[in-house]
Amino acid sequence: MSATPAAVIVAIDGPSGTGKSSTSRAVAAQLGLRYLDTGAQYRAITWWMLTNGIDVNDATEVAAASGKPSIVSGTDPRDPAIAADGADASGPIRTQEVTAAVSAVSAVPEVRARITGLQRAIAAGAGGGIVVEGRDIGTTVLPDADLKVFLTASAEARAARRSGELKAADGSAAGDLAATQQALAQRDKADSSRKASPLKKADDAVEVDTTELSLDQVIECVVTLIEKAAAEKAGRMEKAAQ
Ligand SMILES: Nc1ncnc2c1ncn2[C@@H]1O[C@H](COP(=O)(O)OP(=O)(O)O)[C@@H](O)[C@H]1O
Ligand SMILES: Nc1ccn([C@H]2C[C@H](O)[C@@H](COP(=O)(O)OP(=O)(O)O)O2)c(=O)n1
Repeated sequence: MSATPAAVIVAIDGPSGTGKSSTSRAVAAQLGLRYLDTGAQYRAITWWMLTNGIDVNDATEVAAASGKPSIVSGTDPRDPAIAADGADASGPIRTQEVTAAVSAVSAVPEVRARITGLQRAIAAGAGGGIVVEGRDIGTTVLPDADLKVFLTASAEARAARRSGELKAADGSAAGDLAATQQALAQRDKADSSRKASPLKKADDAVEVDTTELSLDQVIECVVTLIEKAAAEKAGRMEKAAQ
């Protein structure tokens, strides 16, 4: 295990299935950083709305309810927890029902403002550094992050990864490759075309195409980028202190 020489704020963005969660958790654990899965927060508020009778396709209703549930995220990369109104949401947020509704809920500006506030508070409170992964971290949530990474992969590779995961989870038709690829394309389109803080690479993000890379290779690449960013930050801080 190596240690980062300075506390760093790392933003990792990209579409579904590019490896954000697996990579972010692994590099945070390896480097002793905290970890925040912002997709889990949007999924948790979506789950709360679905279970509390909110019509998730009615933006006015969603906006009016956006401040109601407490959303609490753990930041341990080895055991990332998520709760909505005190209830453990880590299982239910991964259902197809939540996946199908989350883009509509997360497009509502009031929801984004609420969740963005939580994300900034968590990042500000993570004294030793944090890896935050999502869709708009480098562009909107933490535009001053010490390192921004944008992960990409071909539509086929992403669908194969997701479909393998779904098949492993329940062996159901949800693991069907063509259906998964279509669902991903729909969610990409919704997440990239929404008005409020769309999925977009920040101009100063390092793009890593993971299509032909193993997960271990992606982890190694991101660890190297973080160590470089941390060393540069330590150098800047040393200079400023002189
Ligand atoms: N480079 C890679 N090669 C092969 N499989 C990968 C790679 N990166 C991630 N995976 C697998 O793909 C699936 C989706 O990864 P995940 O980290 O959840 O992506 P994201 O958070 O971007 O949606 C997981 O099962 C993960 O183990
Ligand atoms: N920073 C973020 C993170 C996620 N979202 C929304 C859009 C995404 O489709 C959903 C779910 O994100 P999540 O990262 O859990 O999705 P995947 O696991 O990659 O499929 O949440 C967002 O709008 N902004």
